[in-house]
Amino acid sequence: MKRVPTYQRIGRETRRTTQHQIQNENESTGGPPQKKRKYDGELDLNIYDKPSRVTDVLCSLNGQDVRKDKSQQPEPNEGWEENRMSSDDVEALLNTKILAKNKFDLKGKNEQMTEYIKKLRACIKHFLQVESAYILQLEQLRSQVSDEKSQRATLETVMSERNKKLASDLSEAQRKCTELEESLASAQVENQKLISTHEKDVAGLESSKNECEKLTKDLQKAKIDSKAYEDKVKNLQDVNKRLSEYNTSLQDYNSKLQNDASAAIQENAKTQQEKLELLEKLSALRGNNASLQTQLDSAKLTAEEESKQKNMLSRELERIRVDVQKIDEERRLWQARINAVVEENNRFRDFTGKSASELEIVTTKAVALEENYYHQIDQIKVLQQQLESAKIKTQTLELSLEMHKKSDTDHIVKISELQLKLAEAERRLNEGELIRRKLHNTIQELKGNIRVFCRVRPLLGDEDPEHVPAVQYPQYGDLVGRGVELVQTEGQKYTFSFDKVFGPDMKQENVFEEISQLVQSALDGYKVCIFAYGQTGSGKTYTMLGQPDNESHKGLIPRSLEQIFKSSQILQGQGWTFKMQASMLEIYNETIRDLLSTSKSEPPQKPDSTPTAAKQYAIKHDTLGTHVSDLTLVEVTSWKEVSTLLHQAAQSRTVGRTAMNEQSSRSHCVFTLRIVGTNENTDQQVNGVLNLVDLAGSERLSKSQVTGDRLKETQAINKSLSSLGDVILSIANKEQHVPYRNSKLTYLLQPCLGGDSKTLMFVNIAPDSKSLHESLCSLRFAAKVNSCEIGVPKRQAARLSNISNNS
Ligand SMILES: Nc1ncnc2c1ncn2[C@@H]1O[C@H](COP(=O)(O)OP(=O)(O)OP(=O)(O)O)[C@@H](O)[C@H]1O
Repeated sequence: MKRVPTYQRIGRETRRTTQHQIQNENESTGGPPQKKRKYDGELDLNIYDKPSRVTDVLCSLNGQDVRKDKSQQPEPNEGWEENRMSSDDVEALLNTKILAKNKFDLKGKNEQMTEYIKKLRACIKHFLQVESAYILQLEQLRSQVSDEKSQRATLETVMSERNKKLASDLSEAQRKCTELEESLASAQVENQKLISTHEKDVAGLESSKNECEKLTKDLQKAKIDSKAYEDKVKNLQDVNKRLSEYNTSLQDYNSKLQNDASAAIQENAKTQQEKLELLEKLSALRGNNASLQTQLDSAKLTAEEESKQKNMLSRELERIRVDVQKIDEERRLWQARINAVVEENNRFRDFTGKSASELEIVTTKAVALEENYYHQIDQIKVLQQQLESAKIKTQTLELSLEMHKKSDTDHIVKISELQLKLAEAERRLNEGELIRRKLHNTIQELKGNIRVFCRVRPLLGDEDPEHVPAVQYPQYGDLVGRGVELVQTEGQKYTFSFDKVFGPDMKQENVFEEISQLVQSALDGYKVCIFAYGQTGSGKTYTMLGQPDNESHKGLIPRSLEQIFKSSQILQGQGWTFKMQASMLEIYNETIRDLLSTSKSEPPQKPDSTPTAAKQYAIKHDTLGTHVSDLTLVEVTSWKEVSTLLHQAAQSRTVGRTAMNEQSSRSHCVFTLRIVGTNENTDQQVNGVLNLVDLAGSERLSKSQVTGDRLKETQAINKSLSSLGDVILSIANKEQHVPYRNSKLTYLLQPCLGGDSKTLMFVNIAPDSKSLHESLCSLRFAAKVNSCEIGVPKRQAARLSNISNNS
């Protein structure tokens, strides 16, 4: 079946319906169709209100000339809206009668019919245009409807949200309302009470009036008293004036003291200079002394030699003397014999009884004896001469020995004099150093600065000695012992000065000597904080902890605790008793871990573990110090107990290996000792705290070559250290807001960084030029820390009686 286009169908149906209607109407009314009747299929729009082209056509059909000028009429496809047809027009067109002059005027009829058909076609075309316009409108309306629907949906969601909000507001308002009702009820009760009080007050007022009269009299008296008081006030004002004058004089005195302090510093510098000179003199004297000593030694040797010779000569002399005595005796014997022979000879001569030959023999014998005698006399003479010369030699030797002995004693006297002078100079120097240190400490305490010590570690075994000369130390002037210089390969030099600089040869015990006074003040009731900062592998853990069981390598923590326990025992003799509690925690990846916890629910953290997996510790600050909730506090009474705790903590601490350090601390470690000291004799109580902090090492990611978990760890370390930097910068710049809460580390250390504690920072440096960049960053940071002014250190001390009364 052939489909008919919609508009054609509509046209036909319209026509059919219209004809059918007309028919019906004709049938029902029996007359011609009503001109105003509305066409069934048409939309009730006002498009029919204006005269249309069809109207014109119809008018012309009916012989009316509506539009004389045909050119004014619109084209068939244009302006149809302006030429809308009303239903009356259509009906008129449909009811048009073909009028013929007569029955046989077919031509005329035909012409009229042709005209009529043309008009009908124009009419149909017009309606087709209307229809397409309607379809267009319908499409527009549909899109409008869908737009409206989407708008409505959004509106509905907005409305539902508003409804929800309104509902919550309503419930809030209802809650407030109930609260208000409750407060109203309580206010009413209060009101009742007030009314009853008011009644009582009225009664009281009566009595007050009476009282008032009495008081008026008292007032008179009081006025008189007041006058007396005014006089007193005047007196007090005078006293006050005098006190303020006294205060100004005290201020003057203070500034004088400050001047004295600076003079003392200058004096100290002079003393240092003197010390240098004395040391130079001393070394010269020592050289002199050494040459004198060698001279003395050689003189002693010569003297010894000479005394040996003297002894030998004395022995020789003795022997010669014995020989001479022997010879003398022999000589006397021979003399006696000769005398006897001569007597016999004389007797013989007298008696001539002997023969001539016998006489001859006796005479030769006598001659030989005589020769022998003379020979021996000659020998004795030679020996006596020898003895004489030996005696002279001995005397000269004794003389020279005496001289040497004299010069020796002179030298000994000179040396002992010099040694005395040296000891005196050293004593003065030590005294000067002590005064300098005391003054420096006082100035620092008055300034409220964070003190900074710099420590440069020695070159390690695996480090290239060619990279050494990155760090140098000033040899002359003010900065000796306080300055450090970083030298770049291009020769550029960066000089920094701190409160103290320790070179690589400085031993652990020498470093501790410098901080022992600071540690001691924790026992006096001060908050003390010592922390170590520096790049990874620069010696922070070595400085803070070292090897606790090795006498020469143990660090500041073991040494401080040993001193605290020793001093507390000494103070017991003065009536003090101390209670000490130790705690130790680490901050790893922004999570606090209790290092002394014995529970198994404290496993070492991994960088990717969520903080909820670990126990949550909250940090709180109050007047008594910093508290970390649920942290294990262990009461300790001896160094041995603390040593056990340190071992336990070392087992739990998070360490790892990086490219820069074999045993790198991957967390910030905080050891805290709380000290409560009481002295019943002096009615005193002190509360001291000692915080010893080993920070995790800063490192450049590119240099440390870490990945994965270690990378996250390093990022967390660097982030918290940069928060520390921000805090230091804000304090140094005296900014209103200091971002302590940006990291756990800075929030925990808040009282030490911006409070009233005595704070000391160690900046640790590696000596090789490969670490120069890191060392420069660390030293710059340390210089900033050194310039930070925190509060003046405050001693936490109170009267015991007040505390027990309050409790
Ligand atoms: N003054 C020193 N004398 C001798 N050895 C030292 C000294 N300082 C550091 N060392 C050695 O250097 C190495 C690195 O030191 P340490 O572990 O203390 O560095 P660190 O700054 O704590 O590193 P990290 O931040 O990675 O934990 C260790 O082997 C340590 O014994």
